This record gives sequence, C-alpha cells and structure tokens, in this order.
Amino acid sequence: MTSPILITGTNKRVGQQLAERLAESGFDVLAVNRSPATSQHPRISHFQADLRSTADREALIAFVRGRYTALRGIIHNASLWLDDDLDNLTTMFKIHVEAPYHLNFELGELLQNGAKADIIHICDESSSRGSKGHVAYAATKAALQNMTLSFAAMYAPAVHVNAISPGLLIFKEDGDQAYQAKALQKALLSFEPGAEPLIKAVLYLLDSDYSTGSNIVINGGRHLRKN
Ligand SMILES: NC(=O)C1=CN([C@@H]2O[C@H](COP(=O)(O)OP(=O)(O)OC[C@H]3O[C@@H](n4cnc5c(N)ncnc54)[C@H](OP(=O)(O)O)[C@@H]3O)[C@@H](O)[C@H]2O)C=CC1
Ligand SMILES: Nc1nc2c(c(=O)[nH]1)N=C([C@H](O)[C@@H](O)CO)CN2
Repeated sequence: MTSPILITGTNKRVGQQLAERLAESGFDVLAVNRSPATSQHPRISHFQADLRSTADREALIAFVRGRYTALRGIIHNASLWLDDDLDNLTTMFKIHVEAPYHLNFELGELLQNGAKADIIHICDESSSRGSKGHVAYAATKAALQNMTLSFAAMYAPAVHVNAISPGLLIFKEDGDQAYQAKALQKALLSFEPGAEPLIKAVLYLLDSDYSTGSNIVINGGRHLRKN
C-alpha cells in the first residue's frame, strides 16, 4: 500500500466520484465521512468522523498517525451548503475552516514524510464576490481559500497547497427547476458540468511540480457578464 490521500466527504456526489477516480488511477485513499461508507473499492479505506467534532477529529488524527508513516495528500471536500442563520454559520465554520485548519496542522508532519504531497482546499468561486443568498457559506469558503496561502508558505517546498474554486458542478437532487434554469444562465458556458472539471483539476495538481498557493477557478465564465 502506498501513502494514502485523505479525502473528506466521499459518500456522495463530487467526493464519491473523486475518491473512486483517484483509486482507479492508482492512489490509495482514506475516505473520511460522518456516516457509514457507501462506496467499496480495494484502494479506498474508510474512517467515520463528524468533522464538526473536535473529539472525532482527534480520533482521526490518532488513527492516521498510528496507521501510516506518511500521507500523499489531504483533500478538504467535506462541506454543507446551508441557509443563513447563526447556527449554520457556526456549523459551516467548523467544517470549512476549523476542520481543515486542525487537520493541516496536526497531519503536516506526515505530509512532509513523503517525496511530494498535496493539500487541496475545495472552495467556491463565490468567495471572490460574496453571495447575498448564502453569506455564511461564502464567507467560510473564503476563509478556507485564504488558508491556502498561509499553509502554502508554511509547508513549501515538500507540500504543495492549492485551492479549487468551482462555480456550478452538480445541482442538489431536490433542486427547484426555476432556480436551476436561472443558475445555468449565470455562466457563459451554460450547462451543469458534473464532477469532471473538479476531478481533472485535482489530477492536474497531484501531477504538478510547480503549483502552490494557487487557486483554480472552474466556473464556466460565471465572473463575466454576457453582452
Ligand atoms: N455542487 C456544486 O455545484 C458545487 C460544489 N462546490 C464544493 O464542492 C465540494 C463537493 O460538492 P458536493 O458534492 O455538491 O457536496 P455535498 O454537499 O453534496 O456533499 C458534501 C460532503 O460533505 C460531507 N459532510 C458534510 N458535513 C460533514 C461533517 N460534519 N463531517 C464529515 N463530512 C461531512 C457530506 O456527508 P453526508 O453525506 O453525511 O451529508 C458529503 O459527503 C464541496 O466542498 C462544495 O462546497 C462548490 C461549488 C459548487
Ligand atoms: N457543499 C455544497 N456546496 C455547494 C453546493 C452543494 O450542493 N453542496 N451547491 C452549490 C450550487 O451548485 C451553486 O454553486 C449554484 O447553484 C454551491 N456549493
């Protein structure tokens, strides 16, 4: 077994497809979820932890330190896209900021034990412009994006730290048709791309020897206005 890539939030949608593609590409994966594993692949191991819980994160850290001598990477994918209220702000801060901060600091030594390692923060392109409909979500994702810069400077050169900032990838299963039609029209490339753009960006970063502290935006031109 090679040193694994720890990926959070792999039980569905983007994270599940990402974990399976990396496993099929020859990486060993440690999949961290708050609920029992949904995917079975010989190269994917599982650990159950609710990332809002400091105790669960400490148990995860102890498990990783006891099981592995090095990590190939950490991909912080776990997330909740919640409406605005104070409880949800606290929850999204724990998942988008506190958990990546905690794991990056505590597992940094294992990342530096290998030849080359990557930390990838899955952020959101709304960090660059805010979101009146999801203020707390965008703010906590912006904090995660900012941490990319600090950890890149802290861990260079052995560990590369980069962000990926998607616009639309996959709509919610229970999404409103009118909302979806409006969302599609916000980008110059007006279609629902699925997980593929993010997976390709991850594969690029894992292969790159000259990227750190960067942010890959995959938003279909959402930042540009249609004439
Ligand atoms: N979908 C899109 O269009 C876009 C997605 N993104 C980002 O891409 C990433 C993947 O998106 P998507 O697949 O849609 O995300 P989802 O919201 O569908 O899934 C996120 C994952 O995070 C897990 N998670 C949530 N809370 C916790 C917790 N407390 N502890 C552990 N795991 C937790 C979920 O687990 P569970 O299954 O238990 O709920 C789930 O597996 C996210 O970071 C998202 O913010 C950015 C822009 C657009
Ligand atoms: N954790 C999640 N984050 C986001 C999701 C999601 O389903 N889960 N979805 C979006 C939207 O697709 C938005 O980008 C456009 O409607 C954003 N983040």
